Amino acid sequence: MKLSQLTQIPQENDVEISMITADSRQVKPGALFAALPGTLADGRDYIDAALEAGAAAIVSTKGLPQMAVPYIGVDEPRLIYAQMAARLYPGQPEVLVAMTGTNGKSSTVDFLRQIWAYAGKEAACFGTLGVEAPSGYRPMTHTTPDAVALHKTLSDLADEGVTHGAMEASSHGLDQSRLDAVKITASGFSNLSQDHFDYHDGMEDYFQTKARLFTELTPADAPVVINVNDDYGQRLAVTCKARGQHVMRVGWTGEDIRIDEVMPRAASQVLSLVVHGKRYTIELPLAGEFQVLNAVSALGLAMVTGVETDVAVKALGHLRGVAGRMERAGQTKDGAPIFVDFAHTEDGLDKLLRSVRPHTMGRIIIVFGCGGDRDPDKRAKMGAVAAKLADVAIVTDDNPRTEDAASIRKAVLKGCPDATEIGDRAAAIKAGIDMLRADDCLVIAGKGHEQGQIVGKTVIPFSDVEVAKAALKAGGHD
Ligand SMILES: CC(=O)N[C@H]1[C@@H](OP(=O)(O)OP(=O)(O)OC[C@H]2O[C@@H](n3ccc(=O)[nH]c3=O)[C@H](O)[C@@H]2O)O[C@H](CO)[C@@H](O)[C@@H]1O[C@H](C)C(=O)N[C@@H](C)C(=O)N[C@H](CCC(=O)O)C(=O)O
Ligand SMILES: Nc1ncnc2c1ncn2[C@@H]1O[C@H](COP(=O)(O)OP(=O)(O)OP(=O)(O)O)[C@@H](O)[C@H]1O
Ligand SMILES: N[C@H](CCC[C@H](N)C(=O)O)C(=O)O
Ligand SMILES: [Mg+2]
Repeated sequence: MKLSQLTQIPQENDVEISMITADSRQVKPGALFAALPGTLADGRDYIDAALEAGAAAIVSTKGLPQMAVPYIGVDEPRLIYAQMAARLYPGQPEVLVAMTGTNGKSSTVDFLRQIWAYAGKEAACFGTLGVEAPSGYRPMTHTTPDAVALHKTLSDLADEGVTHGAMEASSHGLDQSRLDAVKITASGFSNLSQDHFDYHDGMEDYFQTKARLFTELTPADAPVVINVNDDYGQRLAVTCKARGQHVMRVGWTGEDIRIDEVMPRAASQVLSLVVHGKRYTIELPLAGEFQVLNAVSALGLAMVTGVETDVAVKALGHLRGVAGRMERAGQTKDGAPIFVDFAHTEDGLDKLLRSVRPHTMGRIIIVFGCGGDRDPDKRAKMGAVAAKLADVAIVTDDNPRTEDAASIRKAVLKGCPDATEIGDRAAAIKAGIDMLRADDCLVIAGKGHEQGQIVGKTVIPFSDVEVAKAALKAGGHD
């Protein structure tokens, strides 16, 4: 594609562009290199490297010196980068839903994909867990990938015949304009609580970044589905209404989809829902209150994208759990279950432990830690939640990355001084299993579906589910 076509800016020296990238290390001859100032590095420092690798054009901030190849300086290089990606890969599923919030995005997009599929649509979802499509599964690097990877994914899905797509919109992705050129049919909001304060400047900044999805990226005539049991959700609903949007309110107090009653069974929950005034009773084959909230958000999103209410509610009775979200990894010979979950925030841990309680007659034992190079302020707060809501807490490592693992554990232990400290995650899981008595329950939180422990810059293969299964076997529980 010609540079002028790609940028929609007339060019004196129009050149053919073979690819776009924001990473100088990916540049091939004929590439357009977008030199973006970042959080760790500055892409503008890599312009020479990109030119040496054969870059045919540079897009960046304004005011850089003239170059040997066409240089386009703009106020918002990340925006034009996303727009160029959409021009290079123009296809996308006709119906595209974006889901945001601190917790529940991955679960909700997967549930929505399952409801659409139940209703006979060619459906896919993508985010933290990778891409799940009728053609199969493929991994992805980020919850919301960089604009080029994102539009390539959307275009591939459209080529494969996917008509309904659901994607996660992370706050980093929204802040960095990764999805600014996506055509959104409907958006959803789950909740907002503290996370990523290493990146965002407090709750209000975090909220405004998430709100961009609704106030800037979702068209004013597109429907939005909002969990109104959340204070920020209520604020957002008012803002969207003022924009003239069709707002579907869901949750325990949702005017459109109201959760009236939840009756927990051993591994399922019977829901009584009131949908636009009509009562439905359905058995959700999943445990945990937070799964109910995600299921009703997905129900709302299915309804606003054309699935009949009766069909969408029926689909809830067939939902399969999402990998690493209250996933049952096994049980001891006395029947005490082990759940693996991705709770990695104060609110996530709170919801998780409250979700497990109605299904547990004995003690709840929790094994958890906090990630390195991530919001340090959440560590003691997560510790305090574990101290309050679990009976036994074991603090262990969860992706220390470039930080000292013992210091991270120490910060967590400030919130739960009575907890046991076992740095080695496999040993911590084994210790948790050894403590289990009949009627108890072990919860392993923080890594969910993850397949590695990140120490320094190295990813050591590690799966909570696999480690728990191996420990159960070694302990003679299978
Ligand atoms: C904080 C953050 O989101 N950073 C992402 C962002 O980095 P950045 O733009 O700040 O990049 P940088 O490292 O400062 O470099 C600036 C620019 O120089 C370029 N560069 C750098 C080095 C070089 O040799 N040549 C070169 O061209 C980089 O490609 C980049 O364009 O853009 C990079 C390229 O796309 C991402 O790899 C990087 O993800 C880092 C690794 C990351 O861990 N991100 C996480 C926190 C993230 O985004 N997570 C969210 C979800 C979190 C959740 O699920 O809760 C996500 O959507 O995945
Ligand atoms: N609606 C919810 N409210 C509160 N906590 C939730 C909710 N849904 C999920 N959680 C908790 O958060 C964890 C992560 O859930 P999920 O992966 O669906 O969220 P996410 O928003 O995609 O997270 P990430 O930002 O890491 O991509 C779950 O394992 C669970 O412990
Ligand atoms: N995807 C999120 C959650 C990771 C959860 C936990 N395992 C950690 O490493 O902090 C992040 O990168 O912040
Ligand atoms: Mg996710």
